[in-house]
Amino acid sequence: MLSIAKGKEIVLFLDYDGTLSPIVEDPDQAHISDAMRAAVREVAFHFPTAIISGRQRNKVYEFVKLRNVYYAGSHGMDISTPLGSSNNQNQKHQTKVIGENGNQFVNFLPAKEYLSTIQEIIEVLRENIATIKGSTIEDNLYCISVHYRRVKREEDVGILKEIVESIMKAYPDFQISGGRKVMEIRPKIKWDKGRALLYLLETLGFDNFNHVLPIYIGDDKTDEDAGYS
Ligand SMILES: O=P(O)(O)OC[C@H]1O[C@H](O[C@H]2O[C@H](CO)[C@@H](O)[C@H](O)[C@H]2O)[C@H](O)[C@@H](O)[C@@H]1O
Repeated sequence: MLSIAKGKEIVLFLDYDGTLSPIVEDPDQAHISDAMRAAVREVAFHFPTAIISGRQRNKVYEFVKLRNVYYAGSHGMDISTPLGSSNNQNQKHQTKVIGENGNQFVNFLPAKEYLSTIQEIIEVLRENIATIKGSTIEDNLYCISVHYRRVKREEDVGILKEIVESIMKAYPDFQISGGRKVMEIRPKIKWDKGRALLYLLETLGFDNFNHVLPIYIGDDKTDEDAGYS
């Protein structure tokens, strides 16, 4: 490992759930510990560090609350980088935004056109899975999580999956993937955590692989996309 890193700048990519926070029953309670936050803060002082999560980007920031880290939410479909740090600005899907403190950012939103359909799907899912006790839907902005960790009856998990799969037949532009007791629904676009990793490397000027060693740490199915990038 050390020999691979020799003479190279390490850029670190981290997943959130199950990597920086423990897996818990209630997704809203997946807090990062103070020790883990301190470790990430410290590591980010030494190496450029980004968190790429399936959750809404803002939610991840609310948990982590570190300013020296880059954030990508919705499985990489919502990436924010400071204006000026960017090497590939004025690309398709980029929007300039001004943050609370007047700082400017470039947000990359490749699934923006799906926002209203995603809201429609959430409504349809909510109506149809209300009877499955323990199931919940998490609005991840550019994607949706249907959780079944708290569904106690095993047969209900099967019924839930059938209902979701049947509803999603009406939305051929969307795909369902699996995760840790969750069904992840997202637009069928050529974008995933791996492409988000490459976008961040390029945008932040770390795309010369002779000099850069990206490291990705994750625990779930969607994290594997980063391995193929
Ligand atoms: O990419 P990640 O940051 O790993 O996000 C993937 C999904 O993680 C969350 O769900 C998982 O963690 C929950 C809290 O521990 C757990 O209750 C759930 O069963 C797990 O699937 C998050 O809630 C999802 O929105 C993310 O897509």
